[in-house]
Amino acid sequence: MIRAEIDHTQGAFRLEADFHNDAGILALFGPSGSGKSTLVNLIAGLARLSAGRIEVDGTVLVDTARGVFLAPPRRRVGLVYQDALLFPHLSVEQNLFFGRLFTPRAERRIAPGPVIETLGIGHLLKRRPAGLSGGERQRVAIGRALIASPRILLMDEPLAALDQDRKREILPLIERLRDEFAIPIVYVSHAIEEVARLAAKVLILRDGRIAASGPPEEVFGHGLDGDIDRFALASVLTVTAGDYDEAWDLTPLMHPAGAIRVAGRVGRPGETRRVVIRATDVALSAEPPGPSTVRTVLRGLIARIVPGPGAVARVEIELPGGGTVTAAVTRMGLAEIGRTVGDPVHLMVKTVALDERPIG
Ligand SMILES: Nc1ncnc2c1ncn2[C@@H]1O[C@H](COP(=O)(O)OP(=O)(O)OP(=O)(O)O)[C@@H](O)[C@H]1O
Repeated sequence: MIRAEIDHTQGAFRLEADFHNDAGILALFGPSGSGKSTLVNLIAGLARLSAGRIEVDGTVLVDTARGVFLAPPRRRVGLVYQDALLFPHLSVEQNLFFGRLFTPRAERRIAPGPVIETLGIGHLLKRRPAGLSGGERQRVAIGRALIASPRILLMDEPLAALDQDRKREILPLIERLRDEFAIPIVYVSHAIEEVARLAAKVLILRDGRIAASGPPEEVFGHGLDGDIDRFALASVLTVTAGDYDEAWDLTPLMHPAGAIRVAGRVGRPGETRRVVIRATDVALSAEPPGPSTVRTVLRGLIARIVPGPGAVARVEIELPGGGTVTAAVTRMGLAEIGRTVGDPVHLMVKTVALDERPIG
């Protein structure tokens, strides 16, 4: 679906990235200045690639060796930014159909009706952007991009300006667009929860290079060398939703290492989900904990310890049945439990810590 070989220089910054993604959403993740927006601009044709090649669904957008450079309108790339950037003088309906005017008739394969319905914006068609809420504006911006039937949809932090409730509302819509319209999507985000929920594949960019690539379960929380930084400080696990416990308002998410209890009703029983566990929300214990308020206790083996800098150590724990969880604990605490690489350990995760985050 997308295939790229990029060696790009702009000023003092160099972006070197070779990647491909065949199905599902490709997420670009990484610290500020790592090159995410530059990559989006190169795909859109808003920046001119210095050397390399980008191909989407069999169409070569740019190939410097062959002198190919499709102008941005001919790329038919849908762009959605943090700010909806709707035309204020046009109605929602006129905004929605704007991009479509530039799409050749034969290429208009996405019908507007189902997009409008999926995004729940049918009742807004006659309104002006100024009268819409942030979430509504963003849904219209996504609709406008899609109705133009792009070859690929580039979403650069599309939820960053929205509050938590709006994010929860729009995330499932993006999932539905991905599934129902089968359109390649490149999704830039700083939020691990969004990436865990949406992405088939993640590229973690650092200083213009791909530091890691793979499914969220593989790239987050482990395998990244260097100092502890917040980008490596969360883990993603694949779990199966259990039966909602109405009495306690908890749902167990089943993993071979144990049940992860989250507040509220999550998923349908048997459904595969992803859950994000922050390293700072994990405590370790040598023995199974006695009676305690902690509702999630998992078993695993210590695979790696990265001590410091300073008081904190990063401990990577491999779980039976697959998956790795990283814990950020004090070096003093780790000395106290007397466990090292290869030893079994118990992980305790507070349900309230998990509760505050969207579950993938
Ligand atoms: N037009 C330009 N000319 C020269 N350097 C640029 C230009 N645009 C961006 N840069 C530099 O390229 C690097 C990557 O920037 P980019 O915007 O791609 O990062 P990013 O990962 O998207 O960051 P953020 O998360 O803050 O949006 C930065 O060092 C930036 O200063």
